Amino acid sequence: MFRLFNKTSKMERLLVIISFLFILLQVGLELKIPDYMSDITRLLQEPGTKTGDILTPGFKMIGLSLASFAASIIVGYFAARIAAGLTMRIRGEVFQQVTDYSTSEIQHFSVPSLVTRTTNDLTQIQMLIAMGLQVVIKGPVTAVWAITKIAGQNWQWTAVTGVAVFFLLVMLTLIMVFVRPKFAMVQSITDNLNGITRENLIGIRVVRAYNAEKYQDAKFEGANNELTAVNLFAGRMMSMFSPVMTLVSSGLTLGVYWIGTFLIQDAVGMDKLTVFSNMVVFTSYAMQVVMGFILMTMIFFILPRALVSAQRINEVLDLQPSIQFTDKEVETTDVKGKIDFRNVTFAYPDAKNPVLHDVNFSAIAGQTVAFIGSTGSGKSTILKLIPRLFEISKGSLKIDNHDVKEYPQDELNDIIGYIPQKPVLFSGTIRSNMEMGTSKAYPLDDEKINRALEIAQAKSFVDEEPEGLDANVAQGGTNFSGGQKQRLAIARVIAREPEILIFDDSFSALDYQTDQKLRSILKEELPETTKLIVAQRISTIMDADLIIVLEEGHVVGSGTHKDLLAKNQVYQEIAYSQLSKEELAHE
Ligand SMILES: Nc1ncnc2c1ncn2[C@@H]1O[C@H](COP(=O)(O)OP(=O)(O)OP(=O)(O)O)[C@@H](O)[C@H]1O
Repeated sequence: MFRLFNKTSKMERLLVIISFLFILLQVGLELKIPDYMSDITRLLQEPGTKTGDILTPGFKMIGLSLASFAASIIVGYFAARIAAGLTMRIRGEVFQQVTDYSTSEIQHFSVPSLVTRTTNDLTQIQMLIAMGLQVVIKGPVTAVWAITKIAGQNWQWTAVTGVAVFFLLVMLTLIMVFVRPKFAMVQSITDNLNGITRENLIGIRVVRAYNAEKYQDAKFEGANNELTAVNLFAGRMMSMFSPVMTLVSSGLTLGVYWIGTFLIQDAVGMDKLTVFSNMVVFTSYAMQVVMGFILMTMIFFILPRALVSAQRINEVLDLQPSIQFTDKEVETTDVKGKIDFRNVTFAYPDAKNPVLHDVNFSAIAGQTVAFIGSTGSGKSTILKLIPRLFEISKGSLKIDNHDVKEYPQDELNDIIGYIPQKPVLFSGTIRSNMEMGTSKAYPLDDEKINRALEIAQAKSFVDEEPEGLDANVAQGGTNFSGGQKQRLAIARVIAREPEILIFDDSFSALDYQTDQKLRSILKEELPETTKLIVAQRISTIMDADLIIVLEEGHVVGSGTHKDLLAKNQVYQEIAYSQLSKEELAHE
């Protein structure tokens, strides 16, 4: 928590000090009020006191109350400013950190948990500062200051106040013991709830199509009930809190007055009035002591959750991306678009066994290298290693004769154009999607964008949009078909003019004709660009310069379609399962 508070700016620290002074002022003013009450009771005892004499201390009491009210408004204003400013900064840092994460760190936390940490957890911190600054400082200051005011007074009254304070301390301890662990659970339950909600929303069509609403409802209900139970528990504790506090403060007043009756009875003559006056003033101060403890108790309702949230935010800020990039520019060579895999072995983080074993292959500029194999054989994994989405475990991976680790991130991303299995479009327009990011081809003009769209076979449907390039793209590109999304994603990468294009099953949603057209135009228009293609359809890869056949992470064959069809059993099985001998021979 303190680590997060360290992120406050100089201005915010100054505001904390000013707030502290205003809180002192507020408490001082509030504790001055009983003095005037004492004056009034003294004046009432003196014979010949007129109403006008009481008005002066009366107005002073009103003035003090108003001044204290103004001071509390100022503290509230500053607290809100500090809370909003600090959390804005931390939110930015968390977002930045998550942006730098590699896939394995995102997998480590899970997406819903990262969303909760950036939103809900930060709200807890914001609440703690906004409400807590008043409560944390004001509670102890009021309690201690009020105790010094009544110290040395009648011991019987002090003893009753001591009993009330003891009772409050017991309450504080009980809250710490019982409520804190429950609050610690809330955030992880919220993660779970977010995860289920997210999954349900993403898969809503599947849920409906399979009549699986009840199944999903049951999953949601479990998490929902768990959260409700914790909230109910906290609510019940809170509902007990207020009556218990009233009971303590009323009991204290009653105790002081009850003892007072005996003291007044025992006093003689004018002393009776003095004891009565002291009793009224003592009660006011004793109430302030109780109020101080009530404020301190309130913080224990906010603090446990905020502590857990702070820890969860720190976890995100502390976890350094497992893949670090150098800042040093790599020495440029004449070699462009060359890829070398030498004995590359790879295991996913936290996995026991490698999914790739001793993979060897090379590709040079302009070549098309294709990967084929059964599902789970490691085709996509090979492609993910090239832009360093994951780090190889053993062996060497070179691009243009330099190890991939020698490249700064921007440079590597300029060289490689990677199109993932699931195309990702962002909300905005077609143009904003095309123009996002930077590369050596930037800034992009309409001519460059249109050329990229044309190569990707996307120009025709973009032209059909009334707004053309300015047509709206919904979040996730949901207003485009699967094939259209794939083509827009391909166009976006082509516009960057990378040396190496990586297509991870990017033609799967295209019809046979578009697939063929796209591949032949890629060959014609981008003859210098190295193309790596993972595809399920043999027809998509059969004209590649080199085909790598994978089985359970091992390369079990490589060569051209003709070579493999003649010699490689795995390739033959895949090929014959999709096309007839005549079709294969014809192609
Ligand atoms: N992010 C991941 N974390 C852990 N294991 C993974 C991850 N992604 C893939 N795997 C595992 O790695 C193996 C290879 O997966 P990969 O996606 O490379 O296969 P693929 O040949 O591309 O399959 P497909 O054709 O079905 O896309 C699989 O056994 C899979 O379970």
